[in-house]
Amino acid sequence: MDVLFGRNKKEQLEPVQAQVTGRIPPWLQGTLLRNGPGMHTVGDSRYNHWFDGLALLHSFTIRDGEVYYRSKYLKSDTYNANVEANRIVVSEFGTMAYPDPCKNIFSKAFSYLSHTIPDFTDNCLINIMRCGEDFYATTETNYMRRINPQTLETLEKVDYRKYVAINLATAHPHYDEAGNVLNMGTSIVDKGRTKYVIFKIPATVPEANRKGKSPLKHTEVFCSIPSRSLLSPSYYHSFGVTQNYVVFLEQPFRLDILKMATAYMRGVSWASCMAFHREDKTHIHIIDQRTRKPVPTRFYTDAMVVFHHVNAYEEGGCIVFDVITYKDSSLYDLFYLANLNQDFEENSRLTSVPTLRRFAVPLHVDGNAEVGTNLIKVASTTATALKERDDQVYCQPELLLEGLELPQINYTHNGKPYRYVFAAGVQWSPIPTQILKYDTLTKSSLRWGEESCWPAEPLFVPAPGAKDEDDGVILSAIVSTDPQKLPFLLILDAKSFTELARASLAVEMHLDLHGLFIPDADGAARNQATSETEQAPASGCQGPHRPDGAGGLGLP
Ligand SMILES: CC1=C(/C=C/C(C)=C/C=C/C(C)=C/C=O)C(C)(C)CCC1
Ligand SMILES: [Fe+2]
Repeated sequence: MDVLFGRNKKEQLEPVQAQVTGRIPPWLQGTLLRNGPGMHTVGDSRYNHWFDGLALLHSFTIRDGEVYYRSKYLKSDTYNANVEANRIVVSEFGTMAYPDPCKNIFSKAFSYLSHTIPDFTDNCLINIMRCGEDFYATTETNYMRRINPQTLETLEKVDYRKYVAINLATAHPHYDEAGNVLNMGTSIVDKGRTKYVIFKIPATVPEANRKGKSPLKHTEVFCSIPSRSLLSPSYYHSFGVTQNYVVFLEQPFRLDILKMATAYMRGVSWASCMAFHREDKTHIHIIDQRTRKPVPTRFYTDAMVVFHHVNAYEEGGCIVFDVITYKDSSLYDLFYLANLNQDFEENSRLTSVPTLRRFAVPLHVDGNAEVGTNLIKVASTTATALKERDDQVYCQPELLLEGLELPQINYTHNGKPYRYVFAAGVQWSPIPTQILKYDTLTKSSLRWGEESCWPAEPLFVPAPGAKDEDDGVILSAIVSTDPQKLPFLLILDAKSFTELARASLAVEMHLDLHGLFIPDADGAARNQATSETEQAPASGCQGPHRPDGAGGLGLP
């Protein structure tokens, strides 16, 4: 397990060519760009949690049947400050750190008086976001770092707060067909009104306004939802969209703002300021994108924890949405590095199995319907929504499949009816041992797995001119714990789930979290793919979005 979690990974600064076996489809040209934690110790200090690790970007450039790999640490302010001090000096999710070495209670109290909640980290380790022609490494704080998607060089630090009043934001934005970004964040310190904010970042800026301006300057608040509790807003990792609605789950896994305000002084981590309240409900907010207002009916379900929304769509007067659910928040506890050691198998047993569930929410609630009536009339799901007194509707999901995480879909079907879920298969531990394709229609699944192989999130890339939803390939970076087996990029045929090719690399590859595929639409990336170019292009490597999706697909 040391190979997976313990060791700091070495950067691969120069592109290295992989050993390809099998045949990569000739149409598959572009760069798979991914993010995840790669360094968990600095000097003699160590992080407590896997999500604390310093962001290591890596990329697989696929060109004419060959694969080139490189990796680079995100040179965030956090990374630079840690390296300079030769110890951890910036707090992360599971580790509270102090810039000065005197950690006695008086100095902490003094620092506390000077800044209640210290500035959050810019160690953007979770995902990559595309915004117009720019690419950003993202996490869940108010910071992002622009990066050069070809060279993996770190560019400017972006503070969301300059554009929209939020302190936290998800690392799972949605994109519409034009590439506009829709994301959500939480405002915890804006005039005492804790709220969830849905905001839109345009993909492009009108020519007249451009003059080197980032589309971020044109960020627009779409809708704000007041938090049910001013001092303990929900924690959420993603949200869902349909063509006309947004689905937001205000779950009883909450941040305690008072605890956060005293965490620095008490020497405890941000993670310790989050708690699951199993006695509470999960409130389902449906926001109409046309009116920019929440649907007034009060929909709720039992207490649960959701990190990843899979997809959502409208059908027969309902919103159907699929999510990976847990019965509590124990997942985050399993990623403490103290558990991910030799006794990995014992320490990281899932106590709450990640389960794909389908919910259905009625868009029109018949005022005359009797209490207890199931308002769902769609035949395709057994999910129910029971009318209750006082304009409340209790939703009960349909269980689709157990043991999966890191879900992906063919993104052209995002917000629309769809059939296939691609995901990492998890068994006893939260670390995936398989990748799978689940057919929501036949309720059957196909799986890929290999001895001592630990796969990353599978990304779907559609074939040009694809007709079926699963016409394309699956890309997944596989880390191996067998010293005889090199890590590799796996390319599966998405229809049959059989291996088309693998590209093995003699590098130290890390287990990553999320990323995206940047297709070579115009060949711009191809010229730079294998040579170290330090300057970020003013306009990126992404070709224009094509309505058929072929130009801008593979987005997570
Ligand atoms: C630093 C920081 C945070 C970081 C959270 C992170 C880094 C979460 C990562 C989650 C992942 C990787 C989930 C995968 O399913 C919070 C709690 C938002 C709040 C305050 C500061
Ligand atoms: Fe995620």
